[in-house]
Amino acid sequence: MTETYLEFDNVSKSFGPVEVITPTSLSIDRQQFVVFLGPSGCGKTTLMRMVGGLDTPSKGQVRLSAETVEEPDRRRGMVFQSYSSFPWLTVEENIRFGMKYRTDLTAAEKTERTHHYLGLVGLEDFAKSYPNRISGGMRQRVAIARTLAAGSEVLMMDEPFGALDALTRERLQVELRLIQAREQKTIIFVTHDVEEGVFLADRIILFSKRPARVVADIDVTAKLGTERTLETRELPAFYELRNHVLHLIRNETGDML
Ligand SMILES: Nc1ncnc2c1ncn2[C@@H]1O[C@H](COP(=O)(O)OP(=O)(O)OP(=O)(O)O)[C@@H](O)[C@H]1O
Repeated sequence: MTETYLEFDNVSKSFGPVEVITPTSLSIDRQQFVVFLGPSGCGKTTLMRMVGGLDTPSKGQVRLSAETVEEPDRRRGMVFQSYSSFPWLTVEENIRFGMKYRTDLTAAEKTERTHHYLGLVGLEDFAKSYPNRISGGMRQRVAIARTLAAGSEVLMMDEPFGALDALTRERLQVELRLIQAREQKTIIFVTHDVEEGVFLADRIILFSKRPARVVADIDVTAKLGTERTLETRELPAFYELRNHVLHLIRNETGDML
C-alpha cells in the first residue's frame, strides 16, 4: 500500500461570511506532480497556501507525512509568479539565501549545494549576475533553485510561468519535469493554462467555481506516461486530454478559467 504523503482531510475555508472551499478531501502521493485547475477566484491558491502553513483551514486538517500542517516550514516552499529574487544579491547569493537559516549545513555544504542547484537550473554562467541583468525565465529558475536549496520536499508553484513568453514557458515546463524527476519532489502547481496543466501534470484536480469543490481528478500519466518532451504536445493523446479538460471546464466548473 502506498503511504498517503499529503492529505487534505475534510478541509473547508471561509473568509468571514464568504465560503471559499467546501469540505474537500484529497490524498497526494510523494513525488506526484499535481496541477490545480479551476476558475479564477475559486480557492486554488488558498488550498495551496494551507499546505504551506500560510493559511489555516476553517475546518479539517492538512497533513504532511501524517503530521498536521500548522505553520510554514522549510520542507514546503513556494514559488510565485512575481519574481521574488533579491535585486541586491547575485544569482548565486540568491540561491544561497534559501539556506540562510539552515543550521544543519556547514558553510562548505552550502557552497556545494549552491553550485549543485546553479547547475541544475543551468545558470552556472550567470552565477555573478544580478537579477535585473537576466531574463524573466532565468529569474524563475533562480526562484526554483533557491526553493530547492532550502530543502523543500514539496514545491508549491502559483502560476510561476504566467509572465513568461510562450517559448521560454515551454522550455521551462520541460525543465521543471526533469528537475522534479531528478530531485524527486512533490509539486503542487496552480495554473489557468489547460495545455500547461496537461503537459506538466501526473494528475489534474479540477475545481468548480467558488466555493471550490473537486469536479474531476484526472490521471494524466495513465495517458501520457511520465516522460514529457517538446514533442509531447504533438501526441494525439495530448490533444484528447486537452479537449477532455476543456470540455469539463465548460460543462462542469460553471465558469471560464
Ligand atoms: N485573506 C483573505 N481575506 C478575504 N478573502 C480572501 C483572502 N484570501 C483569498 N480570499 C478570497 O478567496 C477567494 C479565493 O481566492 P484564491 O486566491 O484562493 O483563488 P484562486 O482560485 O487561486 O484564484 P486565481 O486563479 O484568480 O488566482 C477569492 O474570492 C479571494 O478574494
